[in-house]
Amino acid sequence: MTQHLVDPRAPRDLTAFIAELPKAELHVHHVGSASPRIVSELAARHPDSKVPTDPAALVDYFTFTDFAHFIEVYLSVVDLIRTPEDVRLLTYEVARDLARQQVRYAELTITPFSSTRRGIDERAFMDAIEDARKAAESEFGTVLRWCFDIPGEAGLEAAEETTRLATDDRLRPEGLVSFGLGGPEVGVPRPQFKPYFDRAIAAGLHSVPHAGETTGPETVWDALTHLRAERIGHGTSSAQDPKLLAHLAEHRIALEVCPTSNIATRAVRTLDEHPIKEFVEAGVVVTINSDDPPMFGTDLDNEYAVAARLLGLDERGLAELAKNAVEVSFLDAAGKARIKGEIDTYTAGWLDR
Ligand SMILES: O=C(O)c1cccc(C(=O)CC[C@H]2O[C@@H](n3cnc4c(=O)[nH]cnc43)[C@H](O)[C@@H]2O)c1
Ligand SMILES: [Zn+2]
Repeated sequence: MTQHLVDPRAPRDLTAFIAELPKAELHVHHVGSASPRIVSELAARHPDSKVPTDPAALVDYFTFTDFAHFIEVYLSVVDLIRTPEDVRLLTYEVARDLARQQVRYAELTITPFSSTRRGIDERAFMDAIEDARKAAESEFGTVLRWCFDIPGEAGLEAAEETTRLATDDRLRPEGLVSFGLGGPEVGVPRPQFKPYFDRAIAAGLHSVPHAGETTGPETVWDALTHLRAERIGHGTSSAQDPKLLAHLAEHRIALEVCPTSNIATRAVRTLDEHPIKEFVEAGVVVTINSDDPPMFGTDLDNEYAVAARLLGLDERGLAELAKNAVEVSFLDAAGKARIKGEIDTYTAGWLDR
């Protein structure tokens, strides 16, 4: 919501190109995607909350002093989601915002533990997200898939509950494709989650933990070694370790880069210091994502504009970035071919104007 984070230096013509470019979003959080309108509506329903009811006041509320402050604010918004109908509405509105940006496919990170521990019935929770997923696909043409993440700081109880919800055949939603680990990294060692990731992977889920967002490259190594990560959420500190960069490149383990998020949570000081260019130069597959867009005053289009500036990309370069995301997504082969074809057709048409 911190509007000043929107990059004013994106060239106008690329902004127009990006706006209509078909895209995939691989790293975006469910609650962190609630629009100011939805957040203020929910806050008005719950006067006991400290979340502002005036959307304009959210700009200040969503200005973070550090990562811990971000998580504290994030949890105050989580506290506003109290019924299955809140969950359904939030999910549907998030899909509408994605569709407006020509997002054809999104993997949305959901933290079911946060909802079930706040008293939302687990069956009703699954039905709510699935109902919204199906409505989004038929009404907006946006395909949604879920990543269920463990809120690491909540400990092994949260890990057990998340794993149960993700692997119990009677509960597991049809749209679930992957298993993650989020929240603070400091004091939350990745190896302790190995048994839970082992169970999720055995149940057919892909491994996509956050790592190297707020700690060093050793956390990324831990995510690879112990959690068998197939993609890394953020992975920012990988730039400090050339061997790690070479490993990520060789094994095509993509980084889900979220530049504006890293500035908003103060994980990186300025956009110009963001290591995205080092990743690309090392041959690492980079995808561009928005993380918690309204909280960070951004959206996926703005993240592509930021990437264009930091990487010096033109339309073809942006189309390649968009195709990277499709390629390393967990969509089926036919779906990937369809969206990549759309990207190529759109780009060729734009350049032929
Ligand atoms: O729900 C609870 O009761 C609870 C108790 C203790 C700790 C937690 C969390 O740590 C929740 C964190 C939550 O944050 C999400 N998130 C959103 N954006 C990011 C990000 O950029 N980096 C890491 N985590 C992020 C994540 O999905 C976690 O579930 C909750
Ligand atoms: Zn994230």
